[in-house]
Amino acid sequence: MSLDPQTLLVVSVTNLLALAVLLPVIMGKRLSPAARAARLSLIVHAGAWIAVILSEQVAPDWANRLLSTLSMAGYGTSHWLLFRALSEWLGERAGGRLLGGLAIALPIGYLLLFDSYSARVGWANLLIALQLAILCYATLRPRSALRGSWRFALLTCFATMGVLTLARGVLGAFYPELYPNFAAPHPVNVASLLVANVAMVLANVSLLVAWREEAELRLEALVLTDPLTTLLNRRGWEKHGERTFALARRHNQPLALLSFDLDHFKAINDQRGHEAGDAALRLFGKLLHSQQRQEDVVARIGGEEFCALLPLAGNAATQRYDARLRRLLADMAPAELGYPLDFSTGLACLESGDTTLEDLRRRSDAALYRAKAAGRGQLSE
Ligand SMILES: Nc1nc2c(ncn2[C@@H]2O[C@H](COP(=O)(O)OP(=O)(O)OP(=O)(O)O)[C@@H](O)[C@H]2O)c(=O)[nH]1
Repeated sequence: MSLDPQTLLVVSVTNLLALAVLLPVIMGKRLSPAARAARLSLIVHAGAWIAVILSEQVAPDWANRLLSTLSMAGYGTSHWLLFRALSEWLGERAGGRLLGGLAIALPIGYLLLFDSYSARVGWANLLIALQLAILCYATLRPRSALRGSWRFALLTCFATMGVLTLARGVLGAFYPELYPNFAAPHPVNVASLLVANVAMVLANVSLLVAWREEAELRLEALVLTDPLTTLLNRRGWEKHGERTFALARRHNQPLALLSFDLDHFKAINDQRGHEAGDAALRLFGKLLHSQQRQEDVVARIGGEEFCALLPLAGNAATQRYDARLRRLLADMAPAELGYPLDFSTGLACLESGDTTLEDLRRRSDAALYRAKAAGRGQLSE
């Protein structure tokens, strides 16, 4: 069996074109920015390969220069788009500016060095290999919420392609007689084209899996979120609250639970309508959001009942937190709703007898009941 580069090249481009045409159809129009960037990267990559093949076929020198420079711009841009997709999926990544700079320098340097085959091939492959190295690092660090094994498949693609691209650059720069053109039958070139084929399929499968994982996470967030206030709902409260509770108990750390209930809320609904009731709930939710620290668990448990679980907060700090909320609501409600709004609070701090979050909640609910009985608009312990 012999593998000739020309055939491998045609197979690669056919595969890439099929994916570039099929993926937009399969993925549809409503895409996240990450999925859109990944898909565009594939299309630009396909364009770059076509430009390379055409550049080998055209006779005029200017057309050859133009097409091969365009293909370099395409490779650089498609890697930059992949980086954008990874940054969206995995969070802020290092090296974006450098990778973008390489995407710009790649075609410019290639055009300037065009008259020297060794220089332009060395330059282009070195810069592409650098881009792939940055992409390798971006799939791994820092860790992120998306934890799928697709990242390791992608890393394998970037790493193998990076090494082979570098090897091709060394051949072109220092041994041009062994690698006189893109379809040269040198083993490194044959291996590069073969791996490019596999990597292309593997990378695209990985990106599709990333897209699915993103959708799963979004769905999970929706299931745990109250749509009116965008705070956690009861399910979210149980999931995050129980974890925070277990952590505080294990490390014997302070933990405070505040149960809030808007006062005379039924009267707002009855006298001003359900829409006005919703606006009041939204305002209180906004207020809780504005005071939330990263480690706090804040939720709308149901109707006009809210809970805030504050790790490392002692009794005095929690009372100050409640007073601050009360002051802010007193200022904001007349301005934003057109009438005053108040709430009652029950406070319970973690004690050794609390073995579950529900134990703590029962005590804060009892305290809330006392606050209501004592005339509302106040905090009880
Ligand atoms: N607008 C609106 N109203 C809701 C929502 N969920 C529950 N409610 C209403 O909230 C009201 C709660 O009434 P009550 O439990 O009597 O409480 P309250 O009037 O605040 O009385 P106190 O708590 O004793 O001050 C009911 O009328 C519910 O219909 C919601 O999502 N939107």
